[in-house]
Amino acid sequence: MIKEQWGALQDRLSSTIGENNYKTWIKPLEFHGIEDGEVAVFHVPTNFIGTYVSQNYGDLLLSHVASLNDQVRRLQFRVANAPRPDAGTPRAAAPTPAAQPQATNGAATDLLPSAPLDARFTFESFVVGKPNELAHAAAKRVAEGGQVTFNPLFLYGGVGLGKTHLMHAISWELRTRHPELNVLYLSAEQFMYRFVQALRERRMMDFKELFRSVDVLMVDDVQFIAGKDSTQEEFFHTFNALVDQNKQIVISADRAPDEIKDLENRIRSRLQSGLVVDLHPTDYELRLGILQSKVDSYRSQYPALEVDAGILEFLAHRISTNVRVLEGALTRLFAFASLVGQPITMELTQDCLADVLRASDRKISIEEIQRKVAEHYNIRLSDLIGPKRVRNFARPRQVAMYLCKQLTARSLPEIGRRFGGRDHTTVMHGVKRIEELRSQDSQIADDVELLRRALEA
Ligand SMILES: Nc1ncnc2c1ncn2[C@@H]1O[C@H](COP(=O)(O)OP(=O)(O)OP(=O)(O)O)[C@@H](O)[C@H]1O
Repeated sequence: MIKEQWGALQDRLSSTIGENNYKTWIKPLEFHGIEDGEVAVFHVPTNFIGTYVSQNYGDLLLSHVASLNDQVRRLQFRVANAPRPDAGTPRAAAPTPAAQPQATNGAATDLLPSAPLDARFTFESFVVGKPNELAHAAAKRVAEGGQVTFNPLFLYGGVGLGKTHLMHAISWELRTRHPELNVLYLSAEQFMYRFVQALRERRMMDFKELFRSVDVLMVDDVQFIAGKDSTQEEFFHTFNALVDQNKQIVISADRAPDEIKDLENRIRSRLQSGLVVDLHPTDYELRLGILQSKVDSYRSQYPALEVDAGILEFLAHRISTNVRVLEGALTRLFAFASLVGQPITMELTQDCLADVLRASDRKISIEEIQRKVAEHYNIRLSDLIGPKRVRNFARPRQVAMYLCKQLTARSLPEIGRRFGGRDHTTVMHGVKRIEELRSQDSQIADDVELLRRALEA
């Protein structure tokens, strides 16, 4: 490609991306030449412009340039007079996958590509229930873009409860609604890796400039940086610089900020300064909803397979709170049934998922539940189990029965026997009552959730 062709190409780009974008981003580029037979090199006034163009127009530019010269595989944006980034390195060591233009586009940009997003992790595929409705609403709010109301949004929750799913969903939605925004999603581990890389290559200025130029920064699994002093320090500065510019930050972790050990206090308090929301362990209804939505998504893949509501209910009851395990079980069940060419019956389900069912058999005992509940309500164990029917004992007793039904595989008659020889209908009534109260009385809902967590911890 020669310089005149670049002029003509610029004109074409101007009509594709609009005059303003063209003036801001494409006009400042100066075509420098083709290097190594396949790299189209452009000079840019600042690294920031190089990064932005690479992230937002990289593919477009590459396809136009390649239409003029089909040898071109990559683009590189270099600040004029800056040394070649790979000067002195053997050719074979240079990254080349043409399918990942962002990662190979430029001198400084290799410090900043957003981590890949999973196409399945969207808001449409996220099932909302009581345990995650607040986190979902906050994520939706951030995904609308617009004015920053809480900064940062801090999402936390146990393993496999949908943190990453929500982060990706925010990122997808922002990219669709606001393609002009520079949205960067990465894990805390990747943040550290890029920081260390910048230090090693003496490119800290690039690193700082790049991270401070994003509009939305999303860092997954932030607990990873605990105890890593210089990474924390850099993260703190990045965080402050972005908040000062009123740029949105979204953070996820496996626990609340004040439960992350070895995290500097100033970072902890920064993380707490916006909106902190947690994803609670899934409840039965949410698990069932997720299973149903999964089954729907399997329709096209396995048109011949039907699954009874009873089997989904069984799985929602028996498999742990971790959605990943739940999804894995269903995937295995469908694959197995389709391979052996049999309908999905209860027998087949128990057979095929024997190990998962055994592993998630909660080892919580009735005694343990009774002890914890009595402690929680500050009553004596003998009163919890005993015959007195006063409200102060009766309600905690029902909570305990409910938890026994939910968290153990014990039958109603057996639970009745362990509660002072009560009839199974009394247990059933207690369980039903708590089920009702959970949606009407937030105190009971909180008590149950707290106890469940304490028991499952
Ligand atoms: N509410 C939900 N609706 C649909 N799918 C969900 C939901 N919650 C979790 N999942 C699915 O469960 C799996 C695990 O979720 P995800 O990876 O987001 O968990 P995580 O909280 O980030 O866990 P980890 O701490 O292990 O990183 C994913 O396949 C995700 O799509």
